[in-house]
Amino acid sequence: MPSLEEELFPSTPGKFKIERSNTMNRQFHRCFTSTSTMFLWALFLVALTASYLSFQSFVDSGSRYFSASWGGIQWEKHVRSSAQIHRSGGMSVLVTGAAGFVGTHVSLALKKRGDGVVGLDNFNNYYDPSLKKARKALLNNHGVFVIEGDINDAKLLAKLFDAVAFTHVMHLAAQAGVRYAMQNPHSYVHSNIAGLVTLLEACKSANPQPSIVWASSSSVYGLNENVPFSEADRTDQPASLYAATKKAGEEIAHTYNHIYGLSITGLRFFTVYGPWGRPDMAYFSFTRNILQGKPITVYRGKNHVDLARDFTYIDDIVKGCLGSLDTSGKSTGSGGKKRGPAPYRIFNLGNTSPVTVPKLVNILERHLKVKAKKNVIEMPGNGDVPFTHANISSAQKEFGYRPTTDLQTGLKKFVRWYLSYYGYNRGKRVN
Ligand SMILES: O=C(O)[C@H]1O[C@H](OP(=O)(O)OP(=O)(O)OC[C@H]2O[C@@H](n3ccc(=O)[nH]c3=O)[C@H](O)[C@@H]2O)[C@H](O)[C@@H](O)[C@H]1O
Repeated sequence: MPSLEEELFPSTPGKFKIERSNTMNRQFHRCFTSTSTMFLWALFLVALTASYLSFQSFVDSGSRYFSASWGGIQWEKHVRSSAQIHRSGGMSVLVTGAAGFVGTHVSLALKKRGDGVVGLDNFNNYYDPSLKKARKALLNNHGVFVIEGDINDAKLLAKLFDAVAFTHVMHLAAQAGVRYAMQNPHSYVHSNIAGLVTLLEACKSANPQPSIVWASSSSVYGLNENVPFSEADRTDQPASLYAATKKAGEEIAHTYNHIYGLSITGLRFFTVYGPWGRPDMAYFSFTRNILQGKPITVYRGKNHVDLARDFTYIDDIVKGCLGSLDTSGKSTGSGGKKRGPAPYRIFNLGNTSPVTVPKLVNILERHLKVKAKKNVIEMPGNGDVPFTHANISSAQKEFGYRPTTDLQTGLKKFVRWYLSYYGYNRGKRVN
């Protein structure tokens, strides 16, 4: 007698060969018994699979119930109230990356002028999440509700567009940082490419479709040598994976504009700095190290040439973001279909006056009244570019963008914030 396993899963076709015997009844009986056994086993397997699946969905919904920070009647109430517009002709904006540096400032500025704002942020630990929590608390105090969630969560995005007819999306959630891309390349693909596509999918399906303004980067100019960098210059020579994902984002955005009639504006930010900034950036980490008496590493280019950046103060960037939102024009699609051409724009948002990294250190030393311990080394091959310099005439023409804060003034404001937030001589928050 073959085992049940052998009957159900014959290892060789020969096992099922019909025996040529003259006892047909026995054959028929055996065949019948084996068919009914197979049937019973099949039934058993179906039941087992069904109960496994329902157990899984119970576990899923259970864990969502206990761990999800979104969903429910109260949550929807918060979302709607935060999205409410308090000025005539105002907008209702979903800000992704709202607990980030630029996201916090833009959300506050929108809220202050009477626009509705809902924030979304995944609070990842790329840098100290407690700083992001503190920014969230600040936003909360100003009536901006920040949801803890990821732009890769299509269900959450659908739910948000279900709850609110957002007129605009300010998309700032991203994996930032040029050099970190060598340590964790996939985080850039996850946020800057997969996350962007998930967000654009949600926007394309939303009814009405929002207009989108999003953060690209000066790094897309890569090895471009035309100075100052203009939007018409080539951007097909990225020097880092970060730059490559931002460039890919621009192409993806163009596709969604072309196929679905989404109004999309990409902003190429030039090394943004200021209060509530990002601890991974040079001006921030230099400040921390100088105050703690630790050395700082200053990179230098080939042939001892100093590196330079078109450092741009946060308040100027915020003005550029709001100007872009105000002039974005409408998306034309509905029901996931394009109904006509929609604007597709790209703007540089820089300061138009590059400053070298040693000069940045000088300014910090003066504001902090502490001499830096400098360790000057040749720039490693880590994705950095030697200099950046923005031509801003397009943004100036389109929405009157005109940066007004020089590095000296902006860093003074940053240092004042840093000392009040962390306290003197510390890297940790004291209050
Ligand atoms: O415009 C952008 O699109 C990008 O701007 C920012 O990148 P960067 O311009 O590289 O700024 P940042 O790291 O502050 O380094 C500044 C300078 O200090 C040099 N640098 C840096 C670190 C160090 O230890 N030593 C050093 O000399 C370094 O070589 C460089 O010359 C954002 O981080 C990025 O997310 C993106 O938004």
